[in-house]
Amino acid sequence: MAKTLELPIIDFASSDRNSTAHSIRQACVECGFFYLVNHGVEDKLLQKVLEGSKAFFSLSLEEKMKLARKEHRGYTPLYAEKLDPSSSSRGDSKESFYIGPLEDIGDLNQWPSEEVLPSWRSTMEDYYKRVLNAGERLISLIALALNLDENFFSDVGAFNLPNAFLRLLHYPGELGASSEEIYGASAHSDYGMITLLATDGIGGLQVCRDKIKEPRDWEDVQYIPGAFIVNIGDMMERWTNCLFRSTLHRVMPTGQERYSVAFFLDPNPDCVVECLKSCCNKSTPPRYPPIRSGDYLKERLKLTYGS
Ligand SMILES: O=C(O)CCC(=O)C(=O)O
Ligand SMILES: [Fe+2]
Repeated sequence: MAKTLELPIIDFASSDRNSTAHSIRQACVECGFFYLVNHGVEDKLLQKVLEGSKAFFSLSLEEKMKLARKEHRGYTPLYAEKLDPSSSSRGDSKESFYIGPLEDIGDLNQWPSEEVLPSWRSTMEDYYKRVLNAGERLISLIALALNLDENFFSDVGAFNLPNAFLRLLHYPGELGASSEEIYGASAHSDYGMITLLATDGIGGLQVCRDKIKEPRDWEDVQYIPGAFIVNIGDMMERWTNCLFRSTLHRVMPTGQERYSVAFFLDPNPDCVVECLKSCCNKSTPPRYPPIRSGDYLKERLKLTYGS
């Protein structure tokens, strides 16, 4: 049995921004994961999103495949993705649906029709906008936590149409007998700045705080109703020269069906991710060269999906 991990809780309702920023810094340096409470996204809306997600994944495979992933938007069937390319499994045992930036010129998103799932699109758009708002507020606190101006990340163009993706996830309960290792989501770190995750309360999410130690020590992340689970992604790790940690995590099958909703907040594709001056010096030079966010993401997705 994995141990349960005690993650720090960050409260958005606190009026002391400096103290909140200090707590965020500590959480990001020590673990790269924390809970966010009082984030302003109503539980009622999340429940509607989870219901919508259930309704979508209950459609026939044929219906879902009409919206198969294109331009990183739409449906990915079971086993389409392998987050840990070194794992011997045939792919992760989950299906998902991606929704990309809403203000794209010529909206590249794919939507189920109103006849099939009435009001589905507006529920997802509403949730997307609200989580984006919470995420942007959180990023300005992260800037403060790094002793930067709170507008730093918008000033470098990260939010000039951020590359934010909402991803509905469904992990089936019954997987049938198999001789190979099965993961809901195999071990990985997220690619972007931050991820804000909500779940239906079913367990399975685990974190490995030390990716070098062998064998790996996996700890269970507990469910706190109404809280987002937030984690730092690889681009933020690059910006901070590994001061903030993009931590390995995975989802193990528990035998119970599970739904979750992840929101990946990534910078605008043209934003250059480059080691912050405050995070390097002569004795600690930058570990990574500057990179365009869009190029970095494309490379990572190619490894995950094979295209
Ligand atoms: O479903 C979850 O709890 C986590 C999903 C995840 O880590 C991901 O999609 O990157
Ligand atoms: Fe993840």
